[in-house]
Amino acid sequence: AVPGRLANQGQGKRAVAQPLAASAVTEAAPPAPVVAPPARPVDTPRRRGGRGGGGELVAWKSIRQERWEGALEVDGELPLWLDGTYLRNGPGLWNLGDYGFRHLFDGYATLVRISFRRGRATGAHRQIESEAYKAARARGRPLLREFSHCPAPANLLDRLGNLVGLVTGAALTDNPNSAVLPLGDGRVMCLTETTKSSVLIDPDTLETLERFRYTDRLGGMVQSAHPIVTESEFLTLLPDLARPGHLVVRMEAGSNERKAIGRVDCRGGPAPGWVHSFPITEHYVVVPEMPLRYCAKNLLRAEPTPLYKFEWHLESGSYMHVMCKASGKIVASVEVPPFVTFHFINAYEETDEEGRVTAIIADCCEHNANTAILDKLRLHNLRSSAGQDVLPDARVGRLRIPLDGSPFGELETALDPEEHGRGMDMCSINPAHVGREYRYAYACGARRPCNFPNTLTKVDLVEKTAKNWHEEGSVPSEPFFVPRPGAVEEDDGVAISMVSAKDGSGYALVLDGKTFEEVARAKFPYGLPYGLHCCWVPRNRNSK
Ligand SMILES: CC1=C(/C=C/C(C)=C/C=C/C(C)=C/C=C/C=C(C)/C=C/C=O)C(C)(C)CCC1
Ligand SMILES: [Fe+2]
Repeated sequence: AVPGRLANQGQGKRAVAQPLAASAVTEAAPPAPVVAPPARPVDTPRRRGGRGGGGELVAWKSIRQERWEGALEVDGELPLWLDGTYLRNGPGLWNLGDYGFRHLFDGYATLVRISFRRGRATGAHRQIESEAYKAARARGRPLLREFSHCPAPANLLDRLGNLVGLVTGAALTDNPNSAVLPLGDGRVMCLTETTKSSVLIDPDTLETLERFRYTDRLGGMVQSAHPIVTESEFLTLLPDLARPGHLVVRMEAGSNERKAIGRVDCRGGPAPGWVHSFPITEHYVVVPEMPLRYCAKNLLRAEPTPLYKFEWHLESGSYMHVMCKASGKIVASVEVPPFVTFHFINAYEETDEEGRVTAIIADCCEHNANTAILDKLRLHNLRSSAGQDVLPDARVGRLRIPLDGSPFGELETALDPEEHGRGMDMCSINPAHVGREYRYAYACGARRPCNFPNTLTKVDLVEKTAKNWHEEGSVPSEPFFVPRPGAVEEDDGVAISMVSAKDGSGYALVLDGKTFEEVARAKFPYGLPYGLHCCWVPRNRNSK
């Protein structure tokens, strides 16, 4: 990375890369070449966004420039073994001219990169050039259906067009603002829940390369936002809204062709449960079916409903299904107490003394079977309720799915939620433990009063305790665990989180995986909006 490169700044020679004026984005020329490096990457902190203007935190303000890259100032000592690139994806742009999105999840995808090498750090951000984003920039308003946004039909013809667009998928967004993951073959994918949102990006330049085209005929307009990717495969779920169920699919590393492993028929409700993520174990894929279900009717509406494209069907029951990865056979399908989760933490196989698998344990960030969190994540709420204790409670929910044919599973709280302030979401674990027994999870928790998760927490599921990091007024994003190469202990590594601070600044925080103490922070010269999910690309998988 070239130090201090600034792009799409408009005319100013030393324009500040800060998330303030939404109009700066719409006024910006189409993706400009990266301009010559200024002596200093950006202006001084005097110009930082902070709580200026509407008294809002920088976390909930749109990013201003298309892109920036430069050297980062480091406080503390970055471990010399930390050699690679941290990438974060998320909805960083909610405003276009006079238009403002309503919900956190609507925003256009902004990628953030921090590359670590020999104790130094360089950083960058860049907008993902989805068709939805380009069209919205050209027209000054969104044209496609986002998480909550539904473009209003102007007339009957529009209405008909909308209907056709929904049947064909053309009306749905391709804005890939949720996850970023390195595929087994070295390509890096960003995506959200519409199948057409899968896109390949360059982890060095953050350039949008091309849409990821699935070459199979499996179809499906929606997918899980969190495929499970290993060096050899990519596993995901394709919800079937017409015949309620899920197709469990596998794609080999290096291929663009998904192949069906099997199908799970839903047990209850008029539609499949919303599957934002799902867990796997060594031999099984776990398919959740919660009472919060997709709703085709809501998809067609011109106005958002209280639960957006979803509906709450408590009467339909909640279920967990387990499919054998090798055969596609369903080995368990049990009813469980109602639950609401977006992010599974991990799952593993429980065995008896003879080594026989007796049950599947699946842990998730569970919102006490309450969908209220979705409403709290409306931007107006986030911007207006800072300091109020309105964040709904969440916990580590532990589901136990017996494999002995019994019809019921269990759901319990894995540790006292007071340990993490009754906030729990945006989690990561040591990747070597995915699908296997594990002890530690890193996530965002809460220090009350708060309206959004405002701590980083390391949860010990054996001792049933948590260690918490907090800085008043800061909004940290998902702490992503990076193991130290050669490490033996599960928590030997660091957790990296991007923090949007109260004073409008932004930095990558590196916490020791064991002690959860701060090791270093790499400071951006401007504040960044909140972001969702991250990944780590080690140097040897990187081109430079
Ligand atoms: C646009 C359409 C859809 C899109 C769905 C999307 C973009 C879903 C994204 C969901 C995310 C980012 C969920 C994250 C949850 C995080 C939480 C609860 C964090 C809590 C913190 O405490 C469909 C709905 C797929 C339908 C088609 C149209
Ligand atoms: Fe997610």
